[in-house]
Amino acid sequence: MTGILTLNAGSSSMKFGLYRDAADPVELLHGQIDGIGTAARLILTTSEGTTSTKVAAPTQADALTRVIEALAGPLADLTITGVGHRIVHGGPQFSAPVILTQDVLAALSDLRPLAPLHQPHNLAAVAVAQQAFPNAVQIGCFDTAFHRGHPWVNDTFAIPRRYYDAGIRRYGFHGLSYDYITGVIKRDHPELHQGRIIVAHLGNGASMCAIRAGRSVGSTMGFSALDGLPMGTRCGQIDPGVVLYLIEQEGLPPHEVMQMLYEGSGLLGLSGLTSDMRSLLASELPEAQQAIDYYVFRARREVGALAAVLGGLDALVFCGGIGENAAPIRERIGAGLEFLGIEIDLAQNLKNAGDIGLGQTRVMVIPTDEERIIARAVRQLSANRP
Ligand SMILES: Nc1ncnc2c1ncn2[C@@H]1O[C@H](COP(=O)(O)OP(=O)(O)O)[C@@H](O)[C@H]1O
Ligand SMILES: CC(=O)OP(=O)(O)O
Ligand SMILES: [Mg+2]
Repeated sequence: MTGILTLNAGSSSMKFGLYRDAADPVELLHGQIDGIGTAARLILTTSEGTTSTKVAAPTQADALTRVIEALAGPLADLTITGVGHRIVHGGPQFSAPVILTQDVLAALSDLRPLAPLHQPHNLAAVAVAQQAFPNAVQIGCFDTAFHRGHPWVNDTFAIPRRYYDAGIRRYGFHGLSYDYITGVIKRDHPELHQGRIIVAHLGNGASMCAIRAGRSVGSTMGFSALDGLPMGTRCGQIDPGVVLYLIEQEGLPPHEVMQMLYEGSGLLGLSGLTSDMRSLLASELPEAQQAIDYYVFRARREVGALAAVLGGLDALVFCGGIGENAAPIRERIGAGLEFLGIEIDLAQNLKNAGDIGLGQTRVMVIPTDEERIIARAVRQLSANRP
């Protein structure tokens, strides 16, 4: 039997899926290693249930080795013909999945400074997978691709034009997730597919996307995965004057500013406690509550902004670890959005699934599945290979 492996290497997690090769790949198992570098755990879900075990994974490369070890049993009956990778940044050049040749990998390596928490890990996973599966085709799927058709006004910054031509643009991310959610809406809610939808992907990284008739017309994330909503450790929208001030007046070296904005800000920076929404919700400390207040405030503000981009709203969809599991956060975001026809059904909201709205605008929770989009792309590209 032939199979497809998908790898989604994040800043502190490595998600993976194993599929039987078929016109629509059939999932055999999925899992993740989270807490890489701190307290790594392997969570594996098969048809027999879910297991969670502590593993030694100080680095992403170790995590991938642990994944391959964990797959030894299932891989005994399976020949991997394609490995699909989530690559966070595709720059202006890549707007569809590609076979990862040496030239493509070199171009993607140049984009590392644009996504320092992700791109290096994504590319390291490709190198390990090439060694482990030398006969498989390696395919890259880009978080930025879904947004490449953005209208120009949503693609540019108001800085001198030459920078746009040099690739300094508002790319947008989480595109694999938005692609998946758009597909679910088309399949399960066809009446909404032509409509105006905001998808809120609220995970450790977080963004929102304005979608009209199945296409991205705006996103809260921009050039890097820093912009827009506050995240676990990233700042979200910030006045660029703050960055200049820190460098010019406070004398902070740029790499320290970078580390602060990517790894020491967001929920962690505001609370001083943790980047983990579960822990913040469980905490009674005022700093934890204030971090949540800011998170909710910015999320509501971005829904308002994207609704204006769309000229109204037919549905708001929540996904990602927080979007799918944190009922109090959805309730609080919705509570300020009655003017957009949003009313959260408190009882339905606690179920973390399906329709959770009572108002004129649909509100839904849809679990996302970036891995499935990757597996489909691998299947399609492999099928079209000469
Ligand atoms: N039951 C829950 N309640 C609140 N937050 C949750 C829950 N489950 C997961 N989360 C939050 O989801 C976030 C991680 O989201 P996830 O999409 O898995 O991250 P990543 O971007 O790394 O893929 C963390 O902040 C975590 O606390
Ligand atoms: C782009 C991004 O923020 O990804 P993640 O949510 O995996 O951190
Ligand atoms: Mg994510």
